[in-house]
Amino acid sequence: MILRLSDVSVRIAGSHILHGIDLEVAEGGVTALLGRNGVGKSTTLKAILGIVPATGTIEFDGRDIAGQPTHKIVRAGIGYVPEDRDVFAGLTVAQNLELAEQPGVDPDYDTVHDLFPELLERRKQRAGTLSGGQQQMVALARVMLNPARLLLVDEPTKGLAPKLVEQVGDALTRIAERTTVLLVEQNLPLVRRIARDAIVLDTGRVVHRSPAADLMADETLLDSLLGVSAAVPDPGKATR
Ligand SMILES: Nc1ncnc2c1ncn2[C@@H]1O[C@H](COP(=O)(O)OP(=O)(O)OP(=O)(O)O)[C@@H](O)[C@H]1O
Repeated sequence: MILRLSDVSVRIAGSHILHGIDLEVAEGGVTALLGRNGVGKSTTLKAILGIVPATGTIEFDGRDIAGQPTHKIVRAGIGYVPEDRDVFAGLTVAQNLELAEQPGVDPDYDTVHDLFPELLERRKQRAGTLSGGQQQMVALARVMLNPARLLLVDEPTKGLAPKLVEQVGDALTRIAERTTVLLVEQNLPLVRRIARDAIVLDTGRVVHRSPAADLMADETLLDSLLGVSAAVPDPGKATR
């Protein structure tokens, strides 16, 4: 296990948002963190990063990181792509990447250009003129510049057209060949395609864990956990 949360709770401004989360993320591949709106998915990622104060145990690579400052957690090898892809619109792609370079760390442009060849071609283009999908690639590329063993990625396909969702999904698949990914995602066909494991939250608690394919194939479970009325078709299987 690369990540293990035990009894993690978060209270913000008197609201109890996470109620003792227990979850594990196995090394490699994509683990999807699912749940209806407002159940605490983003807060779980922020608790792991130390952005919100949490109680309980958060083990990364066997070491308890709970209570450590965010910069130390990032240095320990956890990358974060927050929900709003806040690229610097007036700066070029290359400048956006340069800003992500960390002092004393050799930036891994080989990996970034291997994963995102289009960004190399567009390095002189202003980020604000890129499509939403391309901006998401910049956000992912920034985090891949620095060595990380675990990436926390929050709703990277939100608001993107289907073709761009597919491109971001392909990028995440390639990233997950090198780095473990914990992905908050609402797009279930994408989860079906790229995730190995699924964890479902409901009102600040883990209510389900299984291989992603098992959850996606179970219409009743999907309906009860996520309010989705139809099982997500497996694109790899021929339709009858
Ligand atoms: N800083 C905060 N102060 C007060 N309440 C907060 C704060 N951040 C989140 N919440 C509340 O905590 C709950 C969980 O929020 P969170 O963003 O983690 O949910 P989510 O599952 O990621 O939802 P979404 O899919 O809508 O992003 C929500 O009810 C939200 O309003």
